Amino acid sequence: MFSNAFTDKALMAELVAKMLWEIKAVHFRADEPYRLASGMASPVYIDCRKLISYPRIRSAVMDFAAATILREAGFEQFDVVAGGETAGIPFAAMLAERLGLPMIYVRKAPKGHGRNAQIEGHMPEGARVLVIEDLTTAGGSMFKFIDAIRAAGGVVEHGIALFYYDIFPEARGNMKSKGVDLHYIATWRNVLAVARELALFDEKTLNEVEAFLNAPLDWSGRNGGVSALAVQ
Ligand SMILES: O=P(O)(O)OC[C@H]1O[C@H](OP(=O)(O)OP(=O)(O)O)[C@H](O)[C@@H]1O
Ligand SMILES: O=C(O)c1cc(=O)[nH]c(=O)[nH]1
Repeated sequence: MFSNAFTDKALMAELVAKMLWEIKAVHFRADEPYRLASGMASPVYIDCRKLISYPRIRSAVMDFAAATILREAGFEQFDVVAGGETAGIPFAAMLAERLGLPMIYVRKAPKGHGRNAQIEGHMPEGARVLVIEDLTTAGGSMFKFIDAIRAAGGVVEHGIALFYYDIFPEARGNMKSKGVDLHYIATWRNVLAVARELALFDEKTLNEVEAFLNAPLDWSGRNGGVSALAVQ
């Protein structure tokens, strides 16, 4: 079960940002941009998948996720925890364990053979489902998982991303308009604050990262990625 110590929100954000740096999950590559799930080109990439390989870190992060959800959504609001393929799946397993709830996972698309299922595991009709992702950038992936759960009869009013880019002002609004509250532990603001405090990026790199985060679609368009997000 979860820890009953409810760590302060700002401290959880700072600690997760420090963990991401400690395990070298924060990447910068402006000359050969990363391609993101949304089709954007980006000079930065955060690999939250690495969290699962560090037992002390993953345990603390899952305590933080449980505390965030219990504090912001409530203690008795969910029947099932759902992980999004692939990176959300291990975190869903750990969070479901923490909260004493059943777990399911959602494929990006129906499997294509066998039962052709998109949702794996048992989801009772009308179940209140908490969706968890390792990371949310523009929100398209979270939306796809939520749409699939709703189409299969589940009720989704909350999603949690361990890390949220928080660079598209409209992303949280989009979620809200679809009836979903997006919860998260840390954002780029926290990661950059740690970088500054511990001098982990030189000044030039910091400026470039900030230029991207302040105008991501312009940066993307100039570097071979999409310059507008698909309508969600
Ligand atoms: O908010 P978005 O703009 O949709 O981007 C975030 C998505 O990108 C990553 O998944 P990815 O598609 O790389 O697949 P994976 O989980 O299988 O690694 C991440 O796990 C989110 O699902
Ligand atoms: O938007 C994405 O696809 C994305 C960004 C990022 O920093 N890390 C990741 O795993 N995916």
